[in-house]
Amino acid sequence: MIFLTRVEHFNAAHKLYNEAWSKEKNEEEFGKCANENWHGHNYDLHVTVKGEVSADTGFVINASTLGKLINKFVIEEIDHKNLNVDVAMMKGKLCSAENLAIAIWQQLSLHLPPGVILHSVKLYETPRIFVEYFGS
Ligand SMILES: Nc1nc2c(c(=O)[nH]1)N=C([C@H](O)[C@H](O)COP(=O)(O)OP(=O)(O)OP(=O)(O)O)CN2
Repeated sequence: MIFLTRVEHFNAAHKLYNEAWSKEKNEEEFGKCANENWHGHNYDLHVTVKGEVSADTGFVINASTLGKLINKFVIEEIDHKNLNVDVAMMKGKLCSAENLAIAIWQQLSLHLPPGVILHSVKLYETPRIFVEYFGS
């Protein structure tokens, strides 16, 4: 078993806002991240898969193929979008890094080829804040 990581990048706008709460409570919990006119991040996404090395290719999966899958099923859905408004996988969810990483996992795990297992989704919201999800 060996692990392969592909790093991708996207930009997105969001706000952290719980619609069940008052404006004041949102501002108290989320501070400037609750700004109703949104703010943006340059996200870095690290996707790690695992599997056996093919005797024919020396690969778990061609890293280029993995990049194309991440782009098709994740990046194209969220890059330069507003996570709260435009992105189906985030509909009805609080747009935290945690929930976005889980949504990316759920999206990507459906589209990996047989024998290629999703190990982790690590998402950097800022250079100082990142989350890592292992599927449970
Ligand atoms: N557990 C989480 N905490 C926070 C998240 C998150 O997704 N999960 N997100 C945010 C905001 O989106 C915020 O924009 C993060 O950026 P920033 O304001 O730069 O965060 P810092 O805490 O590093 O800001 P400082 O002003 O330097 O303290 C917040 N929290």
